[in-house]
Amino acid sequence: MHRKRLAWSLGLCLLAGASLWVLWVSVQNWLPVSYLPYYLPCPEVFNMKLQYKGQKPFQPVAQSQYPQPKLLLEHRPTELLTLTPWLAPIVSEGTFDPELLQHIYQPLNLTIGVTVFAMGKYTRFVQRFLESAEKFFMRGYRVHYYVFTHDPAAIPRVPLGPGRHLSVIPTQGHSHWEEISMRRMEAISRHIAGRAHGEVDYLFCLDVDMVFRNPWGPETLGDLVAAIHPGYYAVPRQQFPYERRPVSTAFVADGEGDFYYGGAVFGGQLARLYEFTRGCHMAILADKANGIMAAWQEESHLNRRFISHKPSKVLSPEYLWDDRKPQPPSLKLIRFSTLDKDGGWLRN
Ligand SMILES: CC(=O)N[C@H]1[C@@H](OP(=O)(O)OP(=O)(O)OC[C@H]2O[C@@H](n3ccc(=O)[nH]c3=O)[C@H](O)[C@@H]2O)O[C@H](CO)[C@H](O)[C@@H]1O
Ligand SMILES: [Mn+2]
Repeated sequence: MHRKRLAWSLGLCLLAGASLWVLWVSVQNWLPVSYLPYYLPCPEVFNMKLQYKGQKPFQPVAQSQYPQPKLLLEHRPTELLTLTPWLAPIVSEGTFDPELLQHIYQPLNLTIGVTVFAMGKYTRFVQRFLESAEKFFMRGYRVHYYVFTHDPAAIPRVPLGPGRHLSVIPTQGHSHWEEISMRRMEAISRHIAGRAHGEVDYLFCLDVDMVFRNPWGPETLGDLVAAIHPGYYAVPRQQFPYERRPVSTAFVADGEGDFYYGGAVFGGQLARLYEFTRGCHMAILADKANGIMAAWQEESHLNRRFISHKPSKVLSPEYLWDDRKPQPPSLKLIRFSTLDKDGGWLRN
């Protein structure tokens, strides 16, 4: 009698277990998949970790709505804001003492890296970019230029000052300029993990169709550095050309955003920049899996990310200007500027 009851209970337990398992499997099949699918083009990036044993940086994420910070001061529009609401300095002429910074940074023996992409017809910009950088970019510091190109033979041999190096990084070309521009996030993050983190202390990622016109020094160094886009420093955030379609991972709502940053200039300390470029690349991949390209390609993703991962230093449009615009009285100097290029011819 006793055994019979035991057998019954065991049987019931087994039955209950089996039905729970069946229920679990069917619920799993029925739930929508919300993570990144494994079949994305370069799955190994998901496993890449930077060999860096630093502390995880504190990263405040603003959830609340707050007023837009204005670069031009309301009652003195020829003067620029010097501090963001999250206490990051906004760098412009007059906000720093170059001599003092020189005394502080020179003994640190830093090496500053620069990534610059010259794909297709954009190889024609390299000479002017490098010559002007040799004149104005981080004068007196060790500098390592990394020129990414599909055509190493097209990179001119520009004479470099002492302590300054150039490496040509052979890179796969793409047929569309949007793809070339966007793929920079992937290439930079891979390059940091694979090489640059062992060679340089800070890295700047710059457009090649630009020229240095005035000194760019250690005042620009920081953990995570963004530059305000020359086209949008005086407009309300609702007019920023953010990606506005919620299906994109670069989506920004109307009431969000601080400054509109340019994709042509960003930089920082290597571990932070690695997380940053990798994050942008992941978001680009997620969009790709959903068949969508953000309004301004990687610039849209960069702007989305800078909202939740605030830059620790912001460069005024002195560091990212556009030659097609007249110099406004609020900018004392133009340090780095876009050349007036024939976009149609270049991109086709
Ligand atoms: C001033 C500024 O913030 N510029 C951004 C803007 O337009 P831009 O008009 O400045 O984009 P662009 O044509 O300069 O392309 C960005 C960069 O990608 C590289 N490249 C591009 C095409 C090509 O065929 N070969 C090549 O090498 C090159 O380094 C170039 O400087 O929007 C782009 C994305 O749409 C990027 O975010 C740029 O950084
Ligand atoms: Mn450009």
